[in-house]
Amino acid sequence: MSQNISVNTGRDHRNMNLAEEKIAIQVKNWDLYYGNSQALKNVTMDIPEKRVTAFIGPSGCGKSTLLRCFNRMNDLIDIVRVDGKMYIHGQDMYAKELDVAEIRRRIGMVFQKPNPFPKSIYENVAYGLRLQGVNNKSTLDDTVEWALQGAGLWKEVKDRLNENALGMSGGQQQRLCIARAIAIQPEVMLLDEPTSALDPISTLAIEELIFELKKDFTILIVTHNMQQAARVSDYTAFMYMGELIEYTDTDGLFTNPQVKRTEDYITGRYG
Ligand SMILES: Nc1ncnc2c1ncn2[C@@H]1O[C@H](COP(=O)(O)OP(=O)(O)OP(=O)(O)O)[C@@H](O)[C@H]1O
Repeated sequence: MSQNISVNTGRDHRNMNLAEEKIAIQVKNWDLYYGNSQALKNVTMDIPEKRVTAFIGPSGCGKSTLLRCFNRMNDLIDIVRVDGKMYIHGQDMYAKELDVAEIRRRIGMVFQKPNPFPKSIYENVAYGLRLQGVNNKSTLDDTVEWALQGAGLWKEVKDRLNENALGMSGGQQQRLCIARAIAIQPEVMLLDEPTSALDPISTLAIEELIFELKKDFTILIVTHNMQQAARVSDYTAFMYMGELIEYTDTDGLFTNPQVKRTEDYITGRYG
């Protein structure tokens, strides 16, 4: 394979080996159809615990569709039909008896566009806890502070917790959405192009945050930005037309892709 690849993987991802990882999520022969149109084709992969796994590929290849399968967001679309298996720590995520709300509690999601509620900063973070019936003020206070610290936002907002979240900058709003997601301590965080609406400085703050968060959470990120995938992820999955083409450690994928299609994509020959 040619080595004419200019993506700098930045961080030290060396010595990453999927075979040595503890696996959080297993995907087996996964298909997804929107009506008659197949958007995911026979996807099989193991997603490691407390690592960052990035999904890259050209527009329409199925990255967001796959991400949404991990917390059953696609259940909300009538025409969706799925086939195959997905397990979280060995538990069948699509079993009939499974409580979908519980899966969504364990697998949190942050979207492309920051979507804070039109409530105070404090109430945004406390929201998930209140839904779970937590009303004790000191528990709420402690958790809100912990989550805002975790999202790298505490210092900026500690004196304005009662102000409306919609008055924050876009980058702050996205970190607030991350704080809201981590407040209920999910096992897995799904990030769907979390920085595409942000300026470079806010993007950097979120990337630094992702690096910190993987100490506690398993993180899956969809990104259009290959440099970002290279910077933040430990493992990268390249998708093309609904298929998982190549999936390996991030350094390996960007410096020594094994499939020509991957190489063409990361060297900018198409996509
Ligand atoms: N709600 C839907 N109904 C019907 N088809 C859909 C729906 N959502 C996505 N698709 C189709 O599924 C395919 C995969 O789309 P998806 O959004 O998952 O791709 P993507 O790789 O995330 O793209 P992008 O990078 O542009 O966000 C596309 O052909 C898209 O048109």
